[in-house]
Amino acid sequence: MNRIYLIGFMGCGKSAVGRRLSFLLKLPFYDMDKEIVRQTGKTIPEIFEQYGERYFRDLETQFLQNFKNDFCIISTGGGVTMRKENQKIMRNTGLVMFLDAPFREIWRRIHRDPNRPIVRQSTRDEIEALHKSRYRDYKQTAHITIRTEFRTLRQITQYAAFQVNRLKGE
Ligand SMILES: Nc1ncnc2c1ncn2[C@@H]1O[C@H](COP(=O)(O)OP(=O)(O)O)[C@@H](O)[C@H]1O
Ligand SMILES: O=C(O)C1=C[C@@H](OP(=O)(O)O)[C@@H](O)[C@H](O)C1
Ligand SMILES: [Mg+2]
Repeated sequence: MNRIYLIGFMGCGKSAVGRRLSFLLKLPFYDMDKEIVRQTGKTIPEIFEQYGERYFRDLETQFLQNFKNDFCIISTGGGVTMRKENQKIMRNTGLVMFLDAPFREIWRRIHRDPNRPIVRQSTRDEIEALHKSRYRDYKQTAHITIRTEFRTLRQITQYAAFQVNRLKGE
């Protein structure tokens, strides 16, 4: 169990929890979206606008295929489980944790954010349908599901760290 992957829908807290968990466990932190922005020199909305979603998905898969570091925390993007290949890489190279948040909370967090192109292009109903359609993949890919409702970022991070330490001790 070398890497810890955080998966889940947009706005569930992957980036925020990942950063905190890396401090707590003293492990390096990688946010896939940020790494893709760094590697391409373009923002996520720019990549979607100029090259399309398919190209962005290819970049995600390439990131997972080429990533060489161990003992680190990786916050993924919400669409990473769309590809079976990505699911397989994550399950085989680390512990996968799904941050499960209720849709109304997710919507409250993401609906005004200009940096998520999929949200900008879609209605609330469409995003809710996307959340539903992706849910099974999150559940199936994850080794552990963390319910985040009514929990602070600090509580979620502590719970995630507890699960990591518990598994390490087994
Ligand atoms: N459990 C939580 N309690 C309060 N705020 C949260 C919680 N989880 C996430 N947030 C906030 O919601 C926003 C979206 O979180 P983020 O980490 O960017 O999500 P993701 O990376 O999964 O899309 C951020 O402002 C974050 O601080
Ligand atoms: O769910 C998705 O398809 C996406 C989620 C985003 O990451 P977050 O889950 O961190 O918002 C980002 O990768 C891109 O905008 C596409
Ligand atoms: Mg994020």
